Amino acid sequence: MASRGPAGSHPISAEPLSRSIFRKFLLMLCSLLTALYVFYCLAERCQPLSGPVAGVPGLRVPPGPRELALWPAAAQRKRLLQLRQRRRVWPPRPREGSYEEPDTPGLVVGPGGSGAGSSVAEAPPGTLALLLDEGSKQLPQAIIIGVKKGGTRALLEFLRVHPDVRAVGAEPHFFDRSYHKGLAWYRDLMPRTLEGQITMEKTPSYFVTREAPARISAMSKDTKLIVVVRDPVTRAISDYTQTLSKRPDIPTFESLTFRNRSAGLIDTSWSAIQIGLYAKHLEPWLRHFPLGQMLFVSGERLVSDPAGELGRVQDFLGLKRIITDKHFYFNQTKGFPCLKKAEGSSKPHCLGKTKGRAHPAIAREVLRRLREFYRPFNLKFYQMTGRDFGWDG
Ligand SMILES: Nc1ncnc2c1ncn2[C@@H]1O[C@H](COP(=O)(O)OS(=O)(=O)O)[C@@H](OP(=O)(O)O)[C@H]1O
Repeated sequence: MASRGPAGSHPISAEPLSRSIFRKFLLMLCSLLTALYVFYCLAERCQPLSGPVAGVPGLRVPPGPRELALWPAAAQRKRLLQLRQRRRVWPPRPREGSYEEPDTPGLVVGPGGSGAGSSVAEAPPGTLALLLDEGSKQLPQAIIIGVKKGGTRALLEFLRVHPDVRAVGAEPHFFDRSYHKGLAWYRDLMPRTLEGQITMEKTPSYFVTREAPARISAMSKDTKLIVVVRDPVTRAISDYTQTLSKRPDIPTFESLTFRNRSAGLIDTSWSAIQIGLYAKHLEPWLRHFPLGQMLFVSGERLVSDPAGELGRVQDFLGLKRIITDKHFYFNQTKGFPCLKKAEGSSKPHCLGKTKGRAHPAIAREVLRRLREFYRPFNLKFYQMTGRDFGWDG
């Protein structure tokens, strides 16, 4: 009900009490919702600051230049390159490295999304300069050339945590299968790098490819070569397990191992056996590269002491020792070390299910015979490399 005021004036509001309380309640609710929204936005913008190379937990865009300004310089440069490359691609592409690891989570970046895309003008001068310099694609200065099933994926994934390492995720197979496509094609596969960053790739079949040493040397005599080696017997079983997972009808490991089982004659033409003759495969490499330009990583120690092996690799590559035991944790379910934060993510990351498969049980006598077969090759390999990998002790 409304009563009239003095002549010519508007009616005086005589709202019922309940309506005024309702309006106040609405006002409070709106304020509360606004506060919640502001709090939510702030929380999302703060999260990228939690780690240098890491992405954002639960957030679907990389951090912006303001956040990057607080990171160490090397991490900033790497992150900037990553986010610029991701923004260039729309619709989003899976994260590099997801080719073999389909369970690797990918970052999703929308066109003009928040983060860096929205605030180039706000960036501090140093960051702006970095944004203008987008880096360039370089031929790799270091390659993980082998060995198949040695632990090459683990090594590359771990190395990619380093802010000064940029690597192509998929195996390019340039020096064995695609050499005819030329170096320009190869270079184009590489991620962009800024000065001081190392470009890397891994293709484990290079180690056993006859032409690979001369071809890599023709690209650059200075290329650093990394070989992850693993007990050739376990490696052979791992190789067999991989084939078995794709073709379950293949003969048993035992029957493929022997040319004549009763005579104990090993079939060295079977690739699973052949690849483990490391001393033999190493010879042609040493005709093109000095030993000091090659690093042999123990596949076993990469599992038992990843930080220790990564320390050696970082030294070899002339990198600051940034990857340490703080980066790893042992995942009991997986049975392997995993990263606390993978490159481009703040989430723990284990390798996919194609890495660390359960091996079939192999007859004891077959294992004994294989160990006996490999022993002289292993000893020669220890001599050539100057490191006893402990497979025969
Ligand atoms: N951290 C971690 N997580 C999972 N797996 C690990 C890890 N470190 C080393 N390995 C071992 O890597 C083996 C696969 O080697 P590669 O990556 O060189 O295989 S491939 O040649 O690229 O197919 C793989 O072999 P299998 O165990 O036979 O699957 C693993 O034993």
